[in-house]
Amino acid sequence: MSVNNLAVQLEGVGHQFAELRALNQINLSLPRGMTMALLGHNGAGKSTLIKVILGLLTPDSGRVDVLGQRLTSGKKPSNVGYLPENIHFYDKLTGAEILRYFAALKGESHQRVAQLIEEFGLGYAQHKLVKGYSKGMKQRLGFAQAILASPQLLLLDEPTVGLDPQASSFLYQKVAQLKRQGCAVIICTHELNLVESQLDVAMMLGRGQCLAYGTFAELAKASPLQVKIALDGLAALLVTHPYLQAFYRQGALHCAQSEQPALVRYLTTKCQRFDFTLHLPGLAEIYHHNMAQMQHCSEQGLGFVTEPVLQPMGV
Ligand SMILES: Nc1ncnc2c1ncn2[C@@H]1O[C@H](COP(=O)(O)OP(=O)(O)OP(=O)(O)O)[C@@H](O)[C@H]1O
Repeated sequence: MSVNNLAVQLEGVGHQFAELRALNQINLSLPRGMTMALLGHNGAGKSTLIKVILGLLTPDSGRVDVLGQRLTSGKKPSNVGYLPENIHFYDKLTGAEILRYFAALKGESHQRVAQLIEEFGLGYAQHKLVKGYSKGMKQRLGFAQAILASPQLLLLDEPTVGLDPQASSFLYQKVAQLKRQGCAVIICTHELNLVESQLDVAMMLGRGQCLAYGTFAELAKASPLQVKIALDGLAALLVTHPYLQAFYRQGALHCAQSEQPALVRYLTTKCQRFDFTLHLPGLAEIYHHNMAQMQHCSEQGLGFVTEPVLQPMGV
């Protein structure tokens, strides 16, 4: 893939805080128009990585390119929007005043501010002091601020914490709209179930290292997690079709992902059963598996997984 098509390219990025290796050999090639979920336990290095991409922190090793610009010490990339975790505004200003302030900084018009206020459903509260805004309203304001200048890269740090389901769904609708316009989006979150259907790729960080990277299908395929097949009347079926017994556990059939096509074929052709439900490993299960594996390696003194399950695209 051409470098111009990449929103973010990281090569061998590392950073040390005193004794702590917060980031270690991070590689990433994120194309424009793609959404990446950045996942990891508390202290995994997610916010540190976001700061590196924003040019707020210069890593002590590696190369960082954002929207085709090489970030050298102190250089901030342009065309990047950012919604920090727990956003705070000067609360003696109104919502409209805050957005106009950011618009002035970013060279955007009052018309654009009015458009966003309307789009984000903040019209009724635009002249109220932010002090009186709810968490969801502040988050909408923060998100409007982040996309004010139509960024080509958007970084969202825990964007849905404290939001009700409707507000979260609104936020993800906006993300999808921005993606269609070619904006790349990085979402740092612990809300795995919410982000699962939104991501194109995910990076899982553990203690500063990339444990896994890829599309959801690639991550699922690379994990040894099994597929579960649930169907009614299984006890009787096991008697008439002993072949299935090897797959039986806790009231359902379980098989490796590679065995799934053959088992499904057996059920439909030999057993004439079509009324089963397939449960593929979800993002949360894949995540927990990777974290447990990291913990296990650590306890065994094997060191962490040093290579991601999949190589970042284009690297
Ligand atoms: N300025 C700093 N000085 C020293 N250590 C730091 C600094 N910033 C972060 N760290 C440490 O680096 C590690 C990674 O922190 P980071 O904030 O990137 O984690 P995170 O994955 O964002 O965690 P969380 O999910 O809790 O927000 C942590 O151990 C943290 O204590």
